[in-house]
Amino acid sequence: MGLLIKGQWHDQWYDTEGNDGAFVREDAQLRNWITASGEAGPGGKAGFKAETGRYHLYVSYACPWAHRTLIFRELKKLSEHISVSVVSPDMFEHGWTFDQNAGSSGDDLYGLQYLHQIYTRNKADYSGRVTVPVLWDKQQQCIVSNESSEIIRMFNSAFNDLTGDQQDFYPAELQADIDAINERIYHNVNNGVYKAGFATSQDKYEQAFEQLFITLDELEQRLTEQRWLVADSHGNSRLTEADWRLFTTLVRFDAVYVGHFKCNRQRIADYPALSGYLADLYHQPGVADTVFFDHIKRHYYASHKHINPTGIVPAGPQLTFQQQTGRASLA
Ligand SMILES: N[C@@H](CCC(=O)N[C@@H](CS)C(=O)NCC(=O)O)C(=O)O
Repeated sequence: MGLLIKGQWHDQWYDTEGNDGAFVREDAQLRNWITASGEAGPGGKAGFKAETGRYHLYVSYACPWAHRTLIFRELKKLSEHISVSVVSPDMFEHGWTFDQNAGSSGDDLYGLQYLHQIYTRNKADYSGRVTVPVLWDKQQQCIVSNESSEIIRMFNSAFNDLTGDQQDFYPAELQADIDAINERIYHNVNNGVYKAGFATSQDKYEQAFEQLFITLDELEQRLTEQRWLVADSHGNSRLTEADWRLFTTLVRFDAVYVGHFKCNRQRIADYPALSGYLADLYHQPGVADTVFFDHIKRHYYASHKHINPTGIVPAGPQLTFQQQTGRASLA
């Protein structure tokens, strides 16, 4: 685990000491947008037109942020249009690697050893963390974006003319509600589990833990009444990006965050509505094929040696949502 400073790799863990023991996630720096016409999107430069075969996604199967982009690639029928390379679940002194003996698919574009070499190929003197996902433009040989929340928005609409898929997970009339719930879930749940797990002081851990379970309790209540997080003006809930963003944390929760990140007040399996909701999302067409528990468990338990010094990966737990059915009876 480390970062680039002026293009040089440094093996260095997160600096929580500068923040009284709190984990503070860095903002993603590379924020261009693919658009249908190639005009600039909400941020960054113009020149990234949606085209078949032009873009490549670098992901980790372990990572919840990268997982969002894999789900949208699947749901929006982009598999034929956007290729993928998968890093190894192990993240040690070189950060994410393309070691095929350790579970990576290899770097299909350049045969590189490390993901940080993709970042320096984009900008030789790059400074910052080297994170997945990365969306790469094969034509201009540069990074389009390393921000998952924006990559899923691009996937949601930019390629519609090429794929013919018109599903909309961020419909105009629901955007304000989606943005509001995303914000709460991002801070308290998606990033909340990391704030609990990476805290190096008791009080920062407890603050994150408390906010996490307050929010999960609220979500449990909401999902007792409706099938998906956001409802339209007629009271019918709609499956949106907010659900997919929550899903990638929920699916890892009982296997990893309960034990490894000490988020152990209760499991998702102990919440009736949240566990039914998790099963519902897991069984949407194509989604189960994006979930790889071997990579998920191995990455967290083996790579974070300061949390789990032996690197032993637990054999359990048995997860029930894979057998459970959904909740189609709810509006
Ligand atoms: N804002 C980014 C965050 C991505 C992120 O933090 N990914 C983690 C993996 S779960 C990573 O690559 N971490 C490596 C590091 O921080 O050095 C996004 O949502 O795309």
